[in-house]
Amino acid sequence: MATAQRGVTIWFTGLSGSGKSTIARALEAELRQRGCQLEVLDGDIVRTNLTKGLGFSKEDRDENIRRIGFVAHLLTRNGVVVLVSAISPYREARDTVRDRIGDFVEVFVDAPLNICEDRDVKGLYKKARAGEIKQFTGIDDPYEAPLNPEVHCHTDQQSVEESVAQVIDKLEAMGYLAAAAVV
Ligand SMILES: Nc1ncnc2c1ncn2[C@@H]1O[C@H](COP(=O)(O)OS(=O)(=O)O)[C@@H](OP(=O)(O)O)[C@H]1O
Ligand SMILES: Nc1ncnc2c1ncn2[C@@H]1O[C@H](COP(=O)(O)OP(=O)(O)O)[C@@H](O)[C@H]1O
Repeated sequence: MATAQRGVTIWFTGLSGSGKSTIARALEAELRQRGCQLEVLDGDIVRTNLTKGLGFSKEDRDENIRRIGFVAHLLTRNGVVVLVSAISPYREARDTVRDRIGDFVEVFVDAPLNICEDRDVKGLYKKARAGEIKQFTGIDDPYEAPLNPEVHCHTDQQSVEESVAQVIDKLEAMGYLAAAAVV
């Protein structure tokens, strides 16, 4: 009989443009190749579906994270590997979902604000600097960095592939993935 896959939530947190979605997508491809059953809950997609209507006040962000955490928990306890990508700027909200889910790997996707701003993938930093968007994380809204994440990726200093390898190594070390066979 095949061994059941252990569920786990891999939670990517970091500033807008730090690389959460990029790393999550690359990790998704790698895990699918290994035959993992997985689900991706990406910030933007979640916000147009599960948490449509919520804004960016602390209260709304916390509610956003609570709902994502709820779904991630359901999936995780049924053996799914869940990739969550959300700024999730408040430590307390992240720690609450960590406690609830249990099988939880926090990945701090870390790049200095000026690098994220230079990347400005969606042009939102420019708008935030111009005052067209309020409560923008890192500009006029807080980001509380994780104190003890399972994985810390410095995306201004390492490639996407290196970040993916770092997460895979941690998943293997924690017993969520069998180490790939060396041929
Ligand atoms: N005020 C403000 N602050 C931060 N981000 C903003 C804001 N307004 C819109 N956006 C866009 O929304 C994406 C962040 O949504 P999240 O659900 O990840 O945010 S949170 O976890 O609830 O804080 C974020 O996506 P990413 O760039 O992928 O992080 C932005 O594109
Ligand atoms: N080492 C790196 N790791 C991750 N992303 C990187 C890296 N170097 C450059 N980038 C780029 O930075 C941008 C990050 O955007 P995205 O993944 O959407 O961030 P987030 O989901 O955190 O908002 C992408 O355009 C990506 O190609």
